Amino acid sequence: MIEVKDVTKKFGRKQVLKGVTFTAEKGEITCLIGINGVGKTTILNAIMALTPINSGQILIDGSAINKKSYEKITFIPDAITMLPQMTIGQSMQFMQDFYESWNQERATELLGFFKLKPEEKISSLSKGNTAKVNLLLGLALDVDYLLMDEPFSGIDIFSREQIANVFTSHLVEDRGVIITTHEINDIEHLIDQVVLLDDGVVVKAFNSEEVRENEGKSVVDVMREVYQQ
Ligand SMILES: Nc1ncnc2c1ncn2[C@@H]1O[C@H](COP(=O)(O)OP(=O)(O)OP(=O)(O)O)[C@@H](O)[C@H]1O
Repeated sequence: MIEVKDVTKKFGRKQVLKGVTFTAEKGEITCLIGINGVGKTTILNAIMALTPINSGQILIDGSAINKKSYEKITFIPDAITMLPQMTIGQSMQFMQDFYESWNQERATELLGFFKLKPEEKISSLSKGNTAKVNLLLGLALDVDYLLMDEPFSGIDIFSREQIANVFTSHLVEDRGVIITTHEINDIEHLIDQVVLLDDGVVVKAFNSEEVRENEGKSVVDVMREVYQQ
């Protein structure tokens, strides 16, 4: 389990996180939702200890992030980090050389799943295919937790559908996933836990299935109640 406890973060004089608390379980997809600039990426960076926090605590399976936890968690940023002149195949090779947790079998399966060609250059990929390669490089690692920053942002409907399908496949398996988004519409059915952020805090956290069953409300219904009051 990932536990984010009362985390605060300031950039200069700007207080971005004012005491953020939520948990994300293994085997579930947790979605951080909030408008641009609310601090979603900052939270993912804080979980990875890529940015220092001012106060609060973040635990991964009960421990503060350390060398060992980097073997069980990966961060898939919203832009690809591979060099543009590399091919998809070379990017995969780079990851294999660099990470012990690289799972070549899963990587090959993901290549087929996303219908990507290893000889294609990163620089010549469409936005949708770039997002898929980015996801492939993260999902092919044998880690327990995957953090994904806006995996659906700015890409066409068909790529979005294909990416959505990977979440319900065995390729994600029983891992814990945290994704960020500011638009929920076509991924609502994938999400287990929803964390709504506003003005530096969690304004509501809920299980989407429970709210649907008990209150007959969709995630968008709840978002309307929270954000438009
Ligand atoms: N390194 C930094 N230095 C100064 N300010 C920063 C830095 N990183 C983020 N911020 C500010 O912190 C706030 C939150 O940024 P963050 O990227 O976490 O938001 P977000 O919710 O992920 O937004 P988006 O949906 O646009 O990606 C923004 O106002 C941003 O300008």
